[in-house]
Amino acid sequence: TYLTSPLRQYPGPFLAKFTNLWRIYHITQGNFQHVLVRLHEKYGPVVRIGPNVLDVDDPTLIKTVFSTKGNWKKTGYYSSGSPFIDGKVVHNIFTQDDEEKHAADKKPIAKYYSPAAVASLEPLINETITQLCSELDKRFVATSDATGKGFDLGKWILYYAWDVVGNVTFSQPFGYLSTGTDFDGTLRAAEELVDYFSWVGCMPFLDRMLEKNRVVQLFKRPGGFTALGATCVGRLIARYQGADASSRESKGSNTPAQPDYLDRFIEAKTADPTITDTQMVGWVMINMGAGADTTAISIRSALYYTLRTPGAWARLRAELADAGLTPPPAADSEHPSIVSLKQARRLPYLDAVVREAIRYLPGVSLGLERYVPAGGQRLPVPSQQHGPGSSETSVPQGTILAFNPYIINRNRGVWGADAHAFRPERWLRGEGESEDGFARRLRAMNDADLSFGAGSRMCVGKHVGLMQVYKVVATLALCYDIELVRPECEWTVVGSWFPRQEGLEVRMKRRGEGV
Ligand code: HEM
Repeated sequence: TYLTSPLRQYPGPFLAKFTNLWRIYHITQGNFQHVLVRLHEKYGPVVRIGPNVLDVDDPTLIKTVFSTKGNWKKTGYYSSGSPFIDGKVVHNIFTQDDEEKHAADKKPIAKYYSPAAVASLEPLINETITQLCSELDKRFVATSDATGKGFDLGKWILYYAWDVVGNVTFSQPFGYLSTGTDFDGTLRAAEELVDYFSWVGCMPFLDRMLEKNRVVQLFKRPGGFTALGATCVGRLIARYQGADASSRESKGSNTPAQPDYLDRFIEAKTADPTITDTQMVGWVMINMGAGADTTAISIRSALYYTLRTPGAWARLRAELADAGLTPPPAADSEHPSIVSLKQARRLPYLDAVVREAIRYLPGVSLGLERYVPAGGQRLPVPSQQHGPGSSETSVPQGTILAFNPYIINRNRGVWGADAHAFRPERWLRGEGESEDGFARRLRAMNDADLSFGAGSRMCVGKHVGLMQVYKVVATLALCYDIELVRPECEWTVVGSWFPRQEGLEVRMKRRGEGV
C-alpha cells in the first residue's frame, strides 16, 4: 500500500502512511489539534494523516466539499455515533451517510430549528439562566460582607447547558443545577462516549467488534447514556399519555405551556404518520448528544478568553452600559436581569467576542471527514505546497479528506498573521479600514468559518446554541464581577470531538446598587 498508494506523494508522519493507529494514538492523548497545527506548519496545506486520509487546510475547498449537492458523503468515521438497537445500527441525522435518507429524516424537523422557531424557546432558556444565577448566588457569589469562594464555573456551565436541553426538549430540566452534581452519571457517560467516538471512527471495524457486538453488549453494565435513552423514551410516553401536563402547568401561570421540542416532534408525526417512534427518540437524543457539550464549550471559551485578554472584559462591560443595560439592584438579586436575545444581538462587541471564541476553540475540534466523489478531486501538489501558484494533482474517488474546524479556523491566509491569537476586534471594522474592505474581509472570514460545519450537513442546532452563548455571556457580564482565581495559569483543553476545557476557576461578586 505504501508503494502503490495514490496518496504516496503527500507528506506526513511516517507511521501514518501505514496505519490509522498513528491517528488513534494521538487522538487518545488529547492533543491531536496541536499535533495537526505543527504538521501543517511543517508540510503545508495537505498532510497525510492515515493510509487513505488527507487533512486539508484549504478554505477555498469548503464550498466544493461541504456543498448542498450531497455528493461528498460522510465517511465510516461517523457510524460509531449511531446507536445499536436490537442488533441493528440505527442512524440519526448526524451519522446518516445516505444523503437521501438524511434529507428525509431532517425535513420534518428542520423548521423547528430556524431562527424564528428558536426565538420562541427564549422563555424556557430564561428559566434556566435564572436558575444558574440563583444557584451561583446561593453557593459561591460574594455578598457585601463576605468574599466569594473560588469555584469551577466551567462545571456549572455544563450543568446549565444540559438543563437547558432538558427544558427546551421536555420542559423539564434534568436537575444538574439544582443538585450541583452529575447525580446520575450521564455527563461523565456522555464524555466517555464522545472520547470513544473520537478515536474508534479512525478504524470503524473496531466499533463493530466492540459497541456493535451483541456478545459484548451482554456483558455491559447499563447506565449513563443507556439510562438517558430510557429517560427520553419515558418522557415521550408521558407526553403521549398527558402524564406530564401537571408539571408543565405548575410552572406558574394559566397560559398554555410553552411548546417544547417534544411537542414539535409529536406535531411532525401527526402530520406524517410514517414517522416512527424510533425516529422521534433519535431526534430527542440528538438534542442531548449534539446540543449540550458544544454550547457549554462555547460559553466557557467566550468567558475565559475574554477575561484573560487585557481590555476585552472592560470593553464588553462598557458596551452593555452604553446600551442602557444596568445590573439589577441588590434587592432584586433573586431575579437577575437576563439580557434578551434582541438586546444581545444589537451589541457588536459581544458578537465579536462570541464569534472569536468559537473560531478560536470550535465546539468540534476533530476532522469533518468526507469521501472524494466520482471524478476525484484536485489538490495542491506537495512539492510546491509552500510556493506561490502551486500546481495541482488529482486524488481518486474514495480518498478521505478531513477538514478540521480547529485548523481551518486558524488559517493565516484568511485570519491573518495573528490567527493563533484571541482577538475579537478582527470581527469589527478596523480603524482606517474602508467599508468595502471590511465587507470583503468579513465575507472571507464567514466563508472560511467551519465552526458549525457547512452545506447540507451544517449544524441544525446552530441558532439554539448561539442564542444561549449570547444570552449567558451578556447576562453574567452584566450581573457579576468575575475574576480568574489563577490568571497566570492557562486552563487545560483536552482534545476530543468536543474539546473539553478544565480549570475555569473563578471568584464572582454581584454587581448592582448596595452590593
Ligand atoms: C455552539 C454550539 C454548537 C456547535 C459549535 C456545533 C457544531 C457543529 C458542527 C461543526 C457540526 C458539523 C459536523 C459534521 O459535519 O461532521 C454540527 C452538526 C450538527 N449539530 Fe451542532 N453545534 C452546536 C450546537 C448544536 C445544538 C444546540 C444542536 C441541537 C439542538 C446541534 C445539533 C447538530 C446536529 C443534529 C448536527 C448534524 C447535522 C447534519 O448532519 O445534518 N448542534 N454541529
